[in-house]
Amino acid sequence: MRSILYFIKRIHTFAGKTLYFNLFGMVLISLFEGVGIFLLVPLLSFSGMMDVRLEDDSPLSAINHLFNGIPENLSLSFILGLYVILMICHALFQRYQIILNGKIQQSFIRHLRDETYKNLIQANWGFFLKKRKTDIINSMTTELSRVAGGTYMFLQFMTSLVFTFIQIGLAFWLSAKMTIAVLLFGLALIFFSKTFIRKSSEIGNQNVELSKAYLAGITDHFNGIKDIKSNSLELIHLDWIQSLSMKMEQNVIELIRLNSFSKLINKIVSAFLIAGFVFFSIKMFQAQTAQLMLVIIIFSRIWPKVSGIQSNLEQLGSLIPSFHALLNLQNECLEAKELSEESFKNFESIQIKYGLQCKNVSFRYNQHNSFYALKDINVQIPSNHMTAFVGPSGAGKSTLIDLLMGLNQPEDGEVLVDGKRLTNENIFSLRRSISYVPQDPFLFNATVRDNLLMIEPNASDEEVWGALEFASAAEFVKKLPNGLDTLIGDRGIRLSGGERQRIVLARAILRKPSILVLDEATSALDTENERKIQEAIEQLKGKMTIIVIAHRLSTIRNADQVIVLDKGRVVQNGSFHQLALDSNGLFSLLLGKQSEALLVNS
Ligand SMILES: Nc1ncnc2c1ncn2[C@@H]1O[C@H](COP(=O)(O)OP(=O)(O)OP(=O)(O)O)[C@@H](O)[C@H]1O
Repeated sequence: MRSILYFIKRIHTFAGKTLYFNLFGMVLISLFEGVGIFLLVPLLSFSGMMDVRLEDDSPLSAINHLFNGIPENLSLSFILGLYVILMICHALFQRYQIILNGKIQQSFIRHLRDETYKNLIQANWGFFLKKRKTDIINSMTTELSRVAGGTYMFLQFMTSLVFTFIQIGLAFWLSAKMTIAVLLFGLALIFFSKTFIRKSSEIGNQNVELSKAYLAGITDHFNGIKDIKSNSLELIHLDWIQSLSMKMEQNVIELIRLNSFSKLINKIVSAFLIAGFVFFSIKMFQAQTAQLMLVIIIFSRIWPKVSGIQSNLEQLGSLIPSFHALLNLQNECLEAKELSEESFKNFESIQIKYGLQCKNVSFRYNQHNSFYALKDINVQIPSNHMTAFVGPSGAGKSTLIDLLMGLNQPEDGEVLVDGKRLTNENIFSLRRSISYVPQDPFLFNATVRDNLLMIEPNASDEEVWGALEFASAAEFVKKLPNGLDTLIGDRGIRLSGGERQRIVLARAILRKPSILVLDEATSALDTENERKIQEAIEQLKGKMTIIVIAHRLSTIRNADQVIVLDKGRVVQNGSFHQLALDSNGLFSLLLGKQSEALLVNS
């Protein structure tokens, strides 16, 4: 229940004034409907269909008196005309209210979507390292649409609630005793419904977990479809989906069972209620026919709404976990927030004069684990030179680059940019000055041109082609069906690995960065293209700071400095030739292995 109240509070904070407008509309609609029912008495009385005898002090006789001044031959038409006008007003207001509800629902969802996305995009890299990507996608899609459903449910719940209160008020006016009797039954039902709401919320929690597992699994499977096919793992994955689907099905059926059971109880209780109510009204309260008829009509209209309220509350209960999933995600993002939106815009790139430096840097991915990905790192990366990081897999090369780019912060020691400690103050200026080309280059499902301009929107066609030439990509881009305007598919899937790497390299160069970081950026290229790119990168020496991670050691032959990492520590540092001559060092061991491999393969 507390969660539902929190949800209501959030909608209230967001919609505020509009919500009260909406509430006012609901009151009017309920009043029109209520007054419409009251018109039944004079209608029946004037039409002669029913002999309506009323006591003078009863509220109904006051309504009847209103029509006394009207000539008898006109009164029927007058009442019917009034009824039509009331119903038209009712219908008009109802339409207005439906639109308003839609607006509140949609803008609340837009607000949640934008806010969550903004918080996500402003979270630091550490947050994304900890979080499963598919959990984020699940929150932004499935959970968000469940919250949209919940908002609609909430507005319906409000409508039913207002309607019920107004109708109860009218019934109270007609007969306080009869109304109190009905309300006592109603209260007992509301108390009883608490268990249902709690149970629904539990099922909702399971729903969130199941849809996270589903999305994560499906994404993994289709990302790895080549592995599945080539290793004939279809059956294992089919078993997985079947068992998860079964759980999802059972979960939903359990919710349906729960909702329908509470509806069943409601129906049975209502039958008893109506029978008991009519019995007591006639036997104990000596109700007048007209009064009894109206109270029955009113309550027969309220009752579905009351069970609607209960079912809304149950459904809200089952949707609240989705709302919580979104809020938790937002809170986690806020805890991991790097900088505000304004600050993001205000950073200018910097020109590195002297270089970057790591001073006694240590880093762990998990503070509860004794394993250090990097330990006591001391390195100097001079500006406008080429520095290469090498080492066996898992040595800590990518982790070190992430620290240099300010994506992760050292646990001990410091990263310096031109002698100044890397902090929130200069981290974004540094990143603006960097172009990073990762191992697995990312391209958007857009044209080649759009993918390039994303990083430098004002670049001219000449600059774009210049960057493509640099990355040895111009030739194949010209041959694409629409040249620069060719769509390259989801994640650049319509291009080969090497072609994708070359486009991403061109994109990096287009930015004219002060620091170019190449993390295994040419690993997918053939020897010919790799040689061309190496020559091009050679020409950049002296113009920008180049940091390279390379497995193929032949590619860093001309680096000014080679830093060898092993098990999170720097084990060697020097020029390629110096290190190659140190026959006891790890570098010559790695070099030897690669030469052997080359000989074996040739
Ligand atoms: N997100 C992470 N969470 C926990 N541990 C990590 C994470 N990323 C890397 N590690 C661990 O940190 C160590 C250094 O990893 P890193 O990716 O920096 O190595 P690398 O030298 O770049 O390896 P490779 O050449 O295979 O890319 C490894 O032991 C790795 O398992």
